[in-house]
Amino acid sequence: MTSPTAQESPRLIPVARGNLPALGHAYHLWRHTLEFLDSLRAYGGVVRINIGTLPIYVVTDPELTRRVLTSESRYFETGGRMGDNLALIFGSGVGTINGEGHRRQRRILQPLFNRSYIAAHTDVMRDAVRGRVSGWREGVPFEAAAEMDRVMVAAFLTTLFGPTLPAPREEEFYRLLRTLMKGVMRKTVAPSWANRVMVTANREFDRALARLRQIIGSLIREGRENPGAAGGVFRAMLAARDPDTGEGMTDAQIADEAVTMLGTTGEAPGTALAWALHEISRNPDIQRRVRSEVDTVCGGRPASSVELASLEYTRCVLTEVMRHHGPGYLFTRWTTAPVGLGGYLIPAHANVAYSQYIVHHDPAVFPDPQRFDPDRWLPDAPAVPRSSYLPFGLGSRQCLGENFSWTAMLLTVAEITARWDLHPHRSRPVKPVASTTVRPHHLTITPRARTTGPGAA
Ligand code: HEM
Repeated sequence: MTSPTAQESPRLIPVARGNLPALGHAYHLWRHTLEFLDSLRAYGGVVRINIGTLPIYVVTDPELTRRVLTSESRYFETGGRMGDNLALIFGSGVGTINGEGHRRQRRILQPLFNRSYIAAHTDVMRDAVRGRVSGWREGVPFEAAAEMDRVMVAAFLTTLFGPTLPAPREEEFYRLLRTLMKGVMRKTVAPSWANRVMVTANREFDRALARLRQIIGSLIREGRENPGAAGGVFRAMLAARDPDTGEGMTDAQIADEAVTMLGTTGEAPGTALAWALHEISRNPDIQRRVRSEVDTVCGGRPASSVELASLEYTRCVLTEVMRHHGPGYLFTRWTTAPVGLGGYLIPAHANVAYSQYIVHHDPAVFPDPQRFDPDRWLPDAPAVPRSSYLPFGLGSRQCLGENFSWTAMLLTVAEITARWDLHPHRSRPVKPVASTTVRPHHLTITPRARTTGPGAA
């Protein structure tokens, strides 16, 4: 099967400058991630980089990215070295399988993450968020990325397993996910020789993964033996059926899906929220507008899904966070055939990558792309083409956790700004550092209790 456009006479795919012996472009990608990604747009719609000796074709043009993810997605599956390595970690979860198996898992899982299903979990999620945020102490700074990871993991565990997970187990989940998140990019993308020398880190990673699977295995057994004991989305997963065939998921399948979901929750939503706190704390006008909207809409009451839907400006702030600081920056595909794309011919069985960062900082779509400006998203601002905004991907592999993430992020910002004024703690400049996501390094925030407003102490 060759793509129809593969017949066109192809242009030569350029190779990015800075290809180092043995490392390829890996050094630039890890050490200067965002600058390096930004530089790739200058080569045209597709550019080749090398990770070690592995070639990766990076699609830089928003329209070509849309084609890879939607209209031509049948030529771009998950797989290749990165996809196969992910499958070794996450098993046959929805994020690592293709074809009918993937469509089946989406049919089963998507209804459990749709807007109304997630809205029904807003109250338990809010209580989990409030439990952590109300424990902050006046004037005591916190490391934002780590704290927001904890808040988001607590919110997701409550959504997934219900509100009765014991505190030590929640703590253990958090620690295991941190170990996994630290290693996942290395295990999937770094050259294999680099992985072989990291013996201790690999051992810790493998132990954390085995323990996570052990806990999930026991939760599945308990849920099967006593269906009333399981809560949240997990109970629905145990009972879910493929609407086309009426078949449910096996225990092994549920375990792989749970590991996949916990893995994706371990860092991305917390990273996004940490960037949100960064922008809110250092932009007094944005903080004032968010706070004033939260006060007006929520009036000191706990926010429900109805109030969240009215937080228009706060949503613009988070939408801009997901554009400018979107945690995902490079996702890969594997070509099933030679594919013509924008006049280039990409060979069969090649690694292809797309990048939210590149699309979201394209000056042709977002004027002055490095400026953080929530007003870009106000209802009367010029419309952005749907395919140029893709923090959660596009097409058949679009993120399953998108509704959860928006709800949890809005809730958290509403809970925080109702009680606390946020101040940047300027000990060192905040630096974006790429690992599994692009994280804010050295981001410390000082909370001060609000003395006025409906949520003030
Ligand atoms: C701010 C938070 C998040 C961001 C930015 C994010 C981003 C993404 C992106 C970009 C993709 C598509 C990857 C691709 O094209 O290969 C994706 C897929 C996925 N995400 Fe998320 N995600 C977030 C949170 C979550 C959460 C909380 C869950 C938990 C359910 C989740 C579960 C998944 C799954 C299962 C997939 C694979 C879908 C498939 O292949 O069919 N994500 N995510």
